[in-house]
Amino acid sequence: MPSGGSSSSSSLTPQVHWAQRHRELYLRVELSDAQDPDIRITDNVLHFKAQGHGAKGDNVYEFQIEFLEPVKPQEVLSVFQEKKVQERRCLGFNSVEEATASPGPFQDSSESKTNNTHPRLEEEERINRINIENRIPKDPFRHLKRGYLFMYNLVQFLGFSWIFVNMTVRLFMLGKDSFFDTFHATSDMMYLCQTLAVMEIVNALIGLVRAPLVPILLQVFGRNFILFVVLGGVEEMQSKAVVFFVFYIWSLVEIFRYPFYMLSCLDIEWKVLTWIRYSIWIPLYPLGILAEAVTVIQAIPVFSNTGRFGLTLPSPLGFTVPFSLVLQLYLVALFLGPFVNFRHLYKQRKRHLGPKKRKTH
Ligand SMILES: CCCCCCCCCCCCC[C@@H](O)CC(=O)SCCNC(=O)CCNC(=O)[C@H](O)C(C)(C)COP(=O)(O)OP(=O)(O)OC[C@H]1O[C@@H](n2cnc3c(N)ncnc32)[C@H](O)[C@@H]1OP(=O)(O)O
Repeated sequence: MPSGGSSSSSSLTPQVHWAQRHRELYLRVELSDAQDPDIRITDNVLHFKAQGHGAKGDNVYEFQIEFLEPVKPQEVLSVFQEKKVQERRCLGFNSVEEATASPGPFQDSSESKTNNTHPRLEEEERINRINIENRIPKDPFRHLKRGYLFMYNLVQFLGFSWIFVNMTVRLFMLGKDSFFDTFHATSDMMYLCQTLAVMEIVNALIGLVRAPLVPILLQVFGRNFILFVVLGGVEEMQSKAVVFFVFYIWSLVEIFRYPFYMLSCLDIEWKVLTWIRYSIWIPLYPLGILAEAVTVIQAIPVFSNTGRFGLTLPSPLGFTVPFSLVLQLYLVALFLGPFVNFRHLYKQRKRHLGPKKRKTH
């Protein structure tokens, strides 16, 4: 590890950025138009001297850095580069402590010009990435957080897969008859999954995931209103065929969304899955809204007849607000609310599937 640097009185010290990852050291010297830089390693000290344009104009710039760990000069791998940064050229190189790379002097800038630009660009990106990584303080709980998120996503994936497979098998075995007892066959698992889904609000609230709160609130409360109140509240609603479509669409979306999150917890991206996660909502969201709207429309007369969940206001008002009125208002919200989520999912789709922006210096 470098311990610091010094320079002779006649020369200036350039700005030097330092980064380290495992056995690799990266040094970036803020100097443009450097003429014949003299770079040597003697007695475990790196000597740098060059005429160039630095923070104090055209001058001779010089520094030495002593490595705390032994570095054998002949085993120091040098990648000496020129980099255009905002129309100024900077010098950068890396070294490997105790490396087994073949011996060789530092390449000078003219040599590096003849190199294929791709490895150089890659190397620059790597240095930048490491610089950024080194500046961001590491969260000591990140493994715990990821572990929790992974487990949460796994449980949801298994739950929704169970619902989806159960419904598919029953559809093949019973045909259309399976539509009418979907609720009885799968509601326990759906209750469990949708109760757990409340954790998605908590996750966003405590900053465990970088997701805006409003779409999640609409999603979780919207679904849970249908499941726990509209379907769970009156038995008559539970044997409607529309339940099949609502549950099938919900579970179909989730068997792709949760594995996508599981992989993202492991920093793995599977392009096909990313594409499905950010595309499947395009046909399924409108279909899901339609199925939920049909459910609410069918529920209005049922709740009117039973008077269930009617809210009697205290005197002097003293009248009862029928739940069917709440359902009618919900129907309006059901056509407005999804636009927030469409917009959010469309933006996320563009971010994940759109053309990648390259940083230009
Ligand atoms: C308050 C009362 C309101 C009552 C009013 C009711 C109005 C009703 C209107 C709405 C009704 C909704 C009806 C709904 O039931 C319809 C259907 O579901 S139909 C079926 C189709 N549906 C879908 O396709 C939606 C599926 N659901 C979602 O996509 C999410 O729930 C949604 C909130 C819409 C979006 O999710 P999110 O905001 O999390 O976006 P991302 O997935 O892109 O995630 C953002 C970043 O966070 C990371 N993340 C998120 N969650 C996790 C996790 N569990 N584990 C790990 N990482 C997670 C994710 O990776 C993203 O990171 P990055 O951007 O860095 O990639």
